[in-house]
Amino acid sequence: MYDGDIASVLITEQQINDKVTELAKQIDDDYRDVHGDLLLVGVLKGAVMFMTDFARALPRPAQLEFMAVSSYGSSTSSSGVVRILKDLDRDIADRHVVIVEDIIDSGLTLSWLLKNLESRNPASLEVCTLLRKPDAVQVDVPVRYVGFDIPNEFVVGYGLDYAERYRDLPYIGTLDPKVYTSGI
Ligand SMILES: O=P(O)(O)OC[C@H]1O[C@H](OP(=O)(O)OP(=O)(O)O)[C@H](O)[C@@H]1O
Ligand code: HPA
Ligand SMILES: [Mg+2]
Repeated sequence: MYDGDIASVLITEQQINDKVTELAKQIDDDYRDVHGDLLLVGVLKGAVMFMTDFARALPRPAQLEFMAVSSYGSSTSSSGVVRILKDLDRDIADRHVVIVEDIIDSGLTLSWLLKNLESRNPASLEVCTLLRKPDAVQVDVPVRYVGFDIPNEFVVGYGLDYAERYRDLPYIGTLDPKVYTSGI
């Protein structure tokens, strides 16, 4: 699949599975005093694989909501402008909300999203991200749950795309630079 496009595998399918289970257990434990269903807000499209695996690994009931925002388009760097492509279908007031993200890179998407969701008055709001890059640590965004801190390289797979491709890979890898330069 995608012969020659992947330069290296950064995180294997097994490592992802183990981390998803670990994060789900940790969140289940941290929310033990919270009654009622958690509300997971997945950020489309990148978080879709993580969201569905995470929800199934979570030993307690959770409801799934999705938001679509985009700041990258077909580029490997953030435009800095976050657009809502699809908003939540429901009110999140008084709900215990966990934002489920695939990656925090510049942190721009998340810092915008946190402000946006906080203004809707949830009972609590936390972030669970599978991946985090070094730049994100500079931005003042409180992220309670992080799967992997990764180097500052553009990664694809397990939901993450380059120009809408590679989301369907079961692992996370880096792209061969020829992919950026040759065009698709
Ligand atoms: O921390 P940041 O620099 O803001 O980057 C992180 C965001 O960028 C990606 O989304 P993208 O805009 O590519 O949309 P997609 O999920 O549909 O691919 C990714 O899925 C995160 O949501
Ligand atoms: O490294 C990345 N890969 C794919 N999408 C992304 N969005 C922000 N950073 C990345
Ligand atoms: Mg993308």
